[in-house]
Amino acid sequence: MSSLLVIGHRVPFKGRVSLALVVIVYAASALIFRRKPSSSFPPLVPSALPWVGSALSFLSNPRGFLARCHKRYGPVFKLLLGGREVVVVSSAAAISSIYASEDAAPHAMHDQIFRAFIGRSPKHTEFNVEKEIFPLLDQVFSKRALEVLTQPLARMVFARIKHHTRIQSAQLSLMTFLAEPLYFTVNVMLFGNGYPSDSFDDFRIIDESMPERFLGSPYWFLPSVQARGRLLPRGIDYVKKIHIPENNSALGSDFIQTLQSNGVSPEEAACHLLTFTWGLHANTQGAIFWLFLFLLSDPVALTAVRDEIDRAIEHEFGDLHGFLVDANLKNLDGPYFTLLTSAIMEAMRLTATFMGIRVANSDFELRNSDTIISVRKGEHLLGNVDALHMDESVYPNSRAFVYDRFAYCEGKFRMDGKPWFSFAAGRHLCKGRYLAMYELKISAILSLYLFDITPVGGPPPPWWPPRAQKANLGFPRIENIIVQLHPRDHAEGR
Ligand code: HEM
Repeated sequence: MSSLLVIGHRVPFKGRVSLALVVIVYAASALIFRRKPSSSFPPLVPSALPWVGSALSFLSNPRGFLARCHKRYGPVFKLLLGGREVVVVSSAAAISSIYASEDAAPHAMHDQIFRAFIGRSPKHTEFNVEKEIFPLLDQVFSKRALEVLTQPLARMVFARIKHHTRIQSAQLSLMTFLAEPLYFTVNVMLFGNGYPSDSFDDFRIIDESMPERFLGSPYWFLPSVQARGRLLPRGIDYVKKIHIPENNSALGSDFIQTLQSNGVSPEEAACHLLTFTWGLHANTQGAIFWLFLFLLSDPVALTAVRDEIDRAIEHEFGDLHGFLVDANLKNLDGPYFTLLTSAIMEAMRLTATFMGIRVANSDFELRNSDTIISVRKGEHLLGNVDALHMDESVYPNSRAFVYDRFAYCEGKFRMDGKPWFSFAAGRHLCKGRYLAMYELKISAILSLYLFDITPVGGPPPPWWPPRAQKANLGFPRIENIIVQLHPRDHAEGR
């Protein structure tokens, strides 16, 4: 552009030739790339710190910071985050096309989680998780395979919580009450009896430190290092004994064999498996925890969802025993649990709004409402799912938990054109979505049917929106909540 500004001055002949050339080249490129935005688009969010850019504001409160930028700069803007410019988009079309695109790959997600969970980089092998392990996940987590695999899950979860029905009243951590039975049973189901499935407390300690580990911020590392020190040798032991026939597992042996046939040592294979278990459990734990926080703060929602569960168990399944036998994927994904499904989707609409940063592996064009953004190879991209889930024109009263907002789905987990990205979309649609929905429903049904659950210490504080935003890696983190459990009349002494 600056070359064209010299046109009004006297220019020597040689200069005039080169100027003409510049004009021709400029005109030609303007024609070829006529949809290319000017360099001021997308606008770059200003920041005082060179290289670091907006990283501190972004990491300390990603939602709040993105919301402020969205308000100020509109639906497309750029952030400088630790030396890289990240293009942030907020329309459903743009976010869908990032998820769908072959050109925008998640940036070595497994390796990053490995580094955070294990505390070092994976050792170099030819092995690529997405290429080798994802096809296995597609098989094991397909709806059809899960129909069979999850048959005993409701009974196993019940076996894990029924001792609470024999005690008049108990106080315990809400997270442990909801998530431990799922952690244990899903591990047994996928990895067999040889897996250290009783490691919930260590898993939680490590998970608590994951955002700081992932983002490289300071944290109190000793408890999580000790927890990992206990978990890792047990994982290695499991891998070494994987060939024992009693270790019959739906995923564990294939997972380990795939790694070992790619030259990965047993120690390293155990690290990959433990990294995978973080993805398997952490988000489901966040989802069930937040579902209950919303229900416990909303008596109308709690009563409506519980009434639906009582009705279904007593009228459709006969009794709890009938439910435990028939709690298959199909029966839970249907009209008996319309309000429960809606409440889960609504809790996730508000809290599961994360997307990993993508890297463009070639030049391509991204459609964002009525603009086209030219993305260049190597550029980073981020979908602002939160902005979309909070769009008042799509979700009126968008900041509130409206438990029956998705009741039109009639129990099925479906979007009907609504922008709902809690399980991602397109080719990166979450591979564990059917399992996660099933786990969430089993846990909610059994907990609400069997127990009255009240937060200890009087009426609950407003948990939503979380006041002190901690850095998070997925669901918003808040302090643990202690609840009082009372077995309901039909549950006592089971
Ligand atoms: C409520 C629980 C869960 C939520 C909210 C959730 C959400 C998501 C989201 C948003 C993504 C896309 C991330 C991105 O590409 O940036 C994703 C991907 C993925 N999820 Fe989940 N997830 C959940 C449970 C699970 C479970 C139980 C598994 C079981 C293994 C799982 C396995 C995966 C895998 C393998 C991917 C990568 C897919 C790909 O890149 O093609 N997720 N999940």
